[in-house]
Amino acid sequence: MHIRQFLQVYLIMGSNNCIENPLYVLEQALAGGITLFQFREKGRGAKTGADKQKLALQMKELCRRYHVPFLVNDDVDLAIEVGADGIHVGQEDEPIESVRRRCPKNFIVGVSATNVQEAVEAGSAGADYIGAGPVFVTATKHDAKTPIGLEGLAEIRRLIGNTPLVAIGGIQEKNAAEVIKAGADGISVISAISGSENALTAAQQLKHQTMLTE
Ligand SMILES: Cc1ncc(COP(=O)(O)OP(=O)(O)O)c(N)n1
Ligand SMILES: Cc1ncsc1CCOP(=O)(O)O
Ligand SMILES: [Mg+2]
Repeated sequence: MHIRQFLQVYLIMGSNNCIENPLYVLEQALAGGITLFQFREKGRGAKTGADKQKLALQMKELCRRYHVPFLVNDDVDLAIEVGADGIHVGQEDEPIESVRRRCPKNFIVGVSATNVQEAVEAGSAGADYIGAGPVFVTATKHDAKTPIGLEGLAEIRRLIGNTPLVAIGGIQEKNAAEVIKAGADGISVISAISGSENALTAAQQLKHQTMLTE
């Protein structure tokens, strides 16, 4: 499968985002049809060291069972250590050139963009996909930039050619279809799944929305 297809419903999550056990939430989301997962262990009380590595390995094994690629946020060393399928880095993280030098050849490397210029540069630098946003207001990332809106997303789509594109930030069931219409190949969400009462149905409903415009 090509990375573009894996972007359809991309769950990002760490233990801080979950009301319930993160492994339970992840398994529910996998059963509900998420197509890609990013382990993002951040914020107050986030696991570090051996505890973080243990959770990463458990999550990777769960993802393997569902044939869903497992990516790590920011932490390139951890991604290599646990044998992840890839890494996601932002504008303030390790540069893609350096990531490529020390990761396995077939590693998926995703790069964040908060505007057109960053998106074009990430595409030229060889990102496997671009995570563009925030598209809408989000309460999940405290240092998020100003939302780019659907217009900003559509402009990025126009200017990055064929590079796979996933939208992020404030995406929920009610706006997911619009995001796909604006040109994203998929949606990435944190709270819409990990903060929901039922991660399985939340994933199913989001997936359904991404298919409405096909
Ligand atoms: C798919 C995807 N897109 C964007 C981001 C944000 O990355 P970054 O700007 O580095 O912020 P943090 O997530 O590290 O706080 C992402 N993680 N995933
Ligand atoms: C990690 C990240 N990067 C840009 S917005 C965001 C948070 C997305 O979380 P939510 O889906 O809950 O708005
Ligand atoms: Mg980052």
